[in-house]
Amino acid sequence: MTQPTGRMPRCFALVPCAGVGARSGADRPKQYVPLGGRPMVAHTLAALAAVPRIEATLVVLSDDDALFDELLPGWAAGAPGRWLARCGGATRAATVANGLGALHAQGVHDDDWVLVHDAARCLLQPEWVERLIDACIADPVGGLLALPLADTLKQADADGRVAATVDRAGKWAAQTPQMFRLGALRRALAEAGDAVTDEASALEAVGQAPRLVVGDALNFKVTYPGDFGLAARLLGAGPAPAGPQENTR
Ligand SMILES: Nc1ccn([C@@H]2O[C@H](COP(=O)(O)OP(=O)(O)OP(=O)(O)O)[C@@H](O)[C@H]2O)c(=O)n1
Ligand SMILES: C[C@](O)(CO)[C@H](O)COP(=O)(O)O
Repeated sequence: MTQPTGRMPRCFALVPCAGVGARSGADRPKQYVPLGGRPMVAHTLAALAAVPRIEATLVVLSDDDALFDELLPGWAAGAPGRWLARCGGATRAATVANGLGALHAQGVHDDDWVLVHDAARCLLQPEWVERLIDACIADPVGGLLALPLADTLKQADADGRVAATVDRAGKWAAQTPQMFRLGALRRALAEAGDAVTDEASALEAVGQAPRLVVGDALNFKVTYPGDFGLAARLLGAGPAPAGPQENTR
């Protein structure tokens, strides 16, 4: 656990933006597909920029990325607290681990909070981020936005038939942002390795229990071809209604 240092820990965002979007069927990495007249990642960054408690946002690109600068020209120079690092890895976990190193090099302290948010969750609303920060800022571990499962959960067999129905009680679908202390997250990812699919899994692997904070169904990750149309329609519809979803489970 991080020891108190006497200074107020600050909040930073880290946006992994180095994926190829293989499942999306798009003609470019999905974070650059235009939605409502702007590349997907521009929506994501605008939501994070509207959270006053986030002091700076680091976007982590792959080293051969040419699209970010083309589609968001001058983004990093456009306002204070906008950082770019071209140190994406082969997996999301590697991208995040490399980005944490870049944050450390920027002077972010081990006890500062880092909110890791997928570039591909472009429907993010600032109030959901505020809710996460409120719930985690005094927490010894940190936590993540997530939603209790609403659907019945099936285990598939190799033929695409139902092998079993899995008990959904107590099961949540993890979203982002996921908010942990820089030092603790770096150590956890170093120990857990590249196979973990989210930051909370790395903390769990070292024996911690991240806090679950109710997210929002609209905070979905654009993953498959049909997700683009849904995201575009929702972005065109304006901001989502404020307030947490009621968790009745
Ligand atoms: N090596 C990687 C893989 C993913 N990501 C980022 O992690 C987020 C969530 O990952 P995912 O939805 O899986 O994106 P992709 O890996 O691009 O998609 P796919 O798995 O379909 O290839 C995305 O913002 C993606 O850009 C990343 O920065 N570095
Ligand atoms: C981090 C994440 O978005 C939480 O649901 C998810 O685990 C990313 O998984 P992916 O396989 O990289 O899309």
